Order: sequence, then C-alpha cells, then structure tokens
Amino acid sequence: MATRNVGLELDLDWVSRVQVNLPAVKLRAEQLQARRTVKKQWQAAWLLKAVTCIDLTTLSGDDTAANVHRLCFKAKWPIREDLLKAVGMQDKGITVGAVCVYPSRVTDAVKALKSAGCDIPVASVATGFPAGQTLLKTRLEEIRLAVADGAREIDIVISRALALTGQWKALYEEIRACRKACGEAHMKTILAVGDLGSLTNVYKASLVAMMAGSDFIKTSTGKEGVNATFPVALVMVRAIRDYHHRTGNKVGFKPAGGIRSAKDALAWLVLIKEELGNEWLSPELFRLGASSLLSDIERQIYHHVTGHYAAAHELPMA
Ligand SMILES: O=C[C@H](O)COP(=O)(O)O
Repeated sequence: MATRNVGLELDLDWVSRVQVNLPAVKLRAEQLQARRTVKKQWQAAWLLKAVTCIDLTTLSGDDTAANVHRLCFKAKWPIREDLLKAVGMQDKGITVGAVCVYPSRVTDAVKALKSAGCDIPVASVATGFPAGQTLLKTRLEEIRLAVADGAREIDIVISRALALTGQWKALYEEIRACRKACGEAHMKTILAVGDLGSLTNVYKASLVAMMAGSDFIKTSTGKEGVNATFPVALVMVRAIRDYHHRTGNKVGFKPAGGIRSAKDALAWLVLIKEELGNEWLSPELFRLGASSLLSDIERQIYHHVTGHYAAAHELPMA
C-alpha cells in the first residue's frame, strides 16, 4: 500500500452539514447493480484484477496455525498455474492483496508468508474486533502488539456507541489514537455500517474516520446482521470522493462481509470504476474483504479456460 492519508483537524461544521438523499442513493445503487457485466476474456481479466484486491480472510474461533498456513499459501498462489498460463498471466506475479487474521494469528501468517518467499502484507483486525467493546487502553495495546508481531495493516473497529450518540469529537480522538498506535502500519477503519442506524450516520462516520487519518474505510466486520450493501457503499465512496476533492488525500475503500461470488466481485469493481475512477481500481486503494470469494473466482477462470466447471477436488481450496 503506497499512499497514506495524513488526516486533518476535525471539521465539525462539515460533519453537521451532511445530508443523504435516500431515494437517490437507492436508485443509483440499483442502476449500478443492473449494469450488464463483462464477458469472455474481459471477464477473466477483471476477475484477475479482483484477485489482486482481495484481503484473503480467516476470522474464526477455530483458526489454528495450520489453516492460517494453508491460507497464506493460497494467498501466494491464488489461481492454478496452468490456468494462469492459459490466459498468458503466469509471469505477472498475481497474488491477493493481503492476508487478514486475528491478532493472535499474525505471527503464524508472517512466518508462513516468509517461508512462501513473498511480500504479501498481513492485516490484523484489532480494537476488540468485532464489537469494539473493550477498554480503549486494551484496544490500543492490541494494535501495538499486532504491529510488533509483523502486521503491516491494521483493521480497527469503531465504537458504534460514539457514532450512534453523535459524539463525533470523541470518535475522532479515538481513531486518531489508533492511528498513532499503528505507527507505519496502514489503518483501515471498520464502520460496522449495519450497526449505525442511518445512511447519514454512515456518511458522517466516514468523514470523521478520514479526518482522523484512516488510510481505508471499510464497511463491516462480516459479523453484523447487515454487511456490505450497495447503498451503504455508495454513501461511503461519495464521502471518499468529497474528502479527496476538498483535501487532495486519497482514501481507500474496503467492502467486506458476505462477498462470495465472482459476479459480486465484478459488481464491486464496476461501482469503484464508475464512482471513483480507474485510479481506485488497485490494491493500494481498493480491497475486497472476503473469506470464500477466491474459490468462486478460480472456478470461473477454470470455466473460461476449459469450457466446463471444475469438480471440487480439482481446485485447491483457500
Ligand atoms: O473482513 C472480512 C470479513 O470478515 C469477511 O467476511 P466473509 O467471511 O463474509 O467473507
């Protein structure tokens, strides 16, 4: 990840002026989702682009060194070599964008990626993921420990209570403290949009997170009842656009939670291309947080190359 967002002083006036036109958001989200998708070799190319933007994730209570190890090898070799050869992409070094794990599994992931001989960053969730209901001191220490263990990206969760009660200054200060604890590590701020109550709150929380120096804003933990939806995403990317126009800082976007099919991935790429432009279509500024998307993408590429779908045993699973 190249760019950093330096953030700015909290501008409460800007936050208080936010208004979201719900019918317009719904209409635009429907239009984007109804777009005809790309086909044939163009689809294969877009799917490979999606692969490079995946934060390949495992966030389960039963994660062990072994399944994290396996995930890391899949991160390095996300698509079968013969399939990449068939589309002329075997020499392009295609890997996923990052591997995303719990803090206690960072060491395992760093070790596995090193032994696979690759430089894919490890992203650690932190700050009492997913609920964020631990004390601030504990949350900050969690970030520092994950960074010390080798995480180069930190996915923090915000205190939903502060957003729900309009305590934007307190939220700004908490995120600012998290940013400081991250040091050189890039920070993605998870808004947990399914908990925020309204799209206006989503827009305001997006602005506050960016002002506080988040390098990315991320929709969800994947554990809320509602995760990455198009209307919510539209509101967040418009906030990113607004922030960029006013400050010149580019902030990345990461939808996460429930993104499972190649078709979904294509729809997300279209949204980014249309709303933020080609510059955002890279792992530096766009990530798809997903635990099971990669298998379907590999399956579709297999179909593109062979004309039929693979049996389960033919594609090594993440
Ligand atoms: O940040 C990533 C999410 O937790 C992944 O959610 P998922 O398991 O629904 O793909």
